[in-house]
Amino acid sequence: MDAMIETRGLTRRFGERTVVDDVSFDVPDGMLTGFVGGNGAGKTTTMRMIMGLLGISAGEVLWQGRPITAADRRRFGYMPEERGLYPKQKVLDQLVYLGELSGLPAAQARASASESLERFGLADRGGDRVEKLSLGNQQRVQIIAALLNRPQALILDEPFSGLDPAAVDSMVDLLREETARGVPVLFSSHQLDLVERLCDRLVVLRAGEVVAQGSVEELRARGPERLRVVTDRDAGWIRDVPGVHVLDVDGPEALVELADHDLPAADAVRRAILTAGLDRGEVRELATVRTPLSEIYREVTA
Ligand SMILES: Nc1ncnc2c1ncn2[C@@H]1O[C@H](COP(=O)(O)OP(=O)(O)OP(=O)(O)O)[C@@H](O)[C@H]1O
Repeated sequence: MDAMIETRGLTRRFGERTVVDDVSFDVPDGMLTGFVGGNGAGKTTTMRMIMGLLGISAGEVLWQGRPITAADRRRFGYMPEERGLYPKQKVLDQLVYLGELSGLPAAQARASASESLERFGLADRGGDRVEKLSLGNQQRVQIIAALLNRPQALILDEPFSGLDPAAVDSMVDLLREETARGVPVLFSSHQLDLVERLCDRLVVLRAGEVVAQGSVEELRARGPERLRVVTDRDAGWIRDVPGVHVLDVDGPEALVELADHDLPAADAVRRAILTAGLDRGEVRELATVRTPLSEIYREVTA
């Protein structure tokens, strides 16, 4: 796995406060990496340091294994948290201007912007002032701006916030196209269901520190295994099976966690549940349940 963007010991202090503290993670080539953490965890600060918009107190950012340069960053697409569009300027003019800032010749910027507007269903809005667009459409314009120069990496701060489901889907398609052509993408989000559905990897920040990183599956595997048990009568007996932590019993159904997720201990507990259940009647279901990301998140940030 090529790690295209790497942060190594990245640290940012504001006066006495350290808001990003020794943060090291990878954003690999061709992958969507989700960046999650509560309000004030330090996501925006980290992204701004990656983009060179904020000074680094300690640590470094690497691009393809060497310290990143200003020229590298010019070929990155960035969507800032504060959406930096000019309300009074016309949409297409604005995109051409931003395209030129990122190094494109005007004609090419215009062609690329028109094509993207078309794709996002905004072809007829190019002549409108930005302020006339809904917030979701302004956000589409912002992502178009970040993609104009065929960036070699994407750093997106909350690209999904405020988008309706259809716009989320277009954004998802777009990001997948970018990763398919090998671009590393880092995006922050508070929408964990979306992050779970979308990202290949995840970096979890809490109070300025990385508390977990890896695929959702890897994070899930670090926690206890969950089982759903369905019997033909009250499942309260499951409380007495050693090695089982009961989350919920509702009549014949139970949701439990295995205290020990290492094989063969977990296998033994699963067998014990089955045996105890069959001793009392039928066992209609005994299945592993995928722990939702929201709960994994709660555990790692607790
Ligand atoms: N210029 C600044 N001066 C002082 N403190 C700052 C500055 N910028 C950010 N901070 C502080 O750094 C911390 C991290 O903020 P940051 O915006 O990076 O968090 P975040 O994870 O992006 O949060 P959110 O999800 O709310 O956007 C916050 O406590 C914030 O108040």
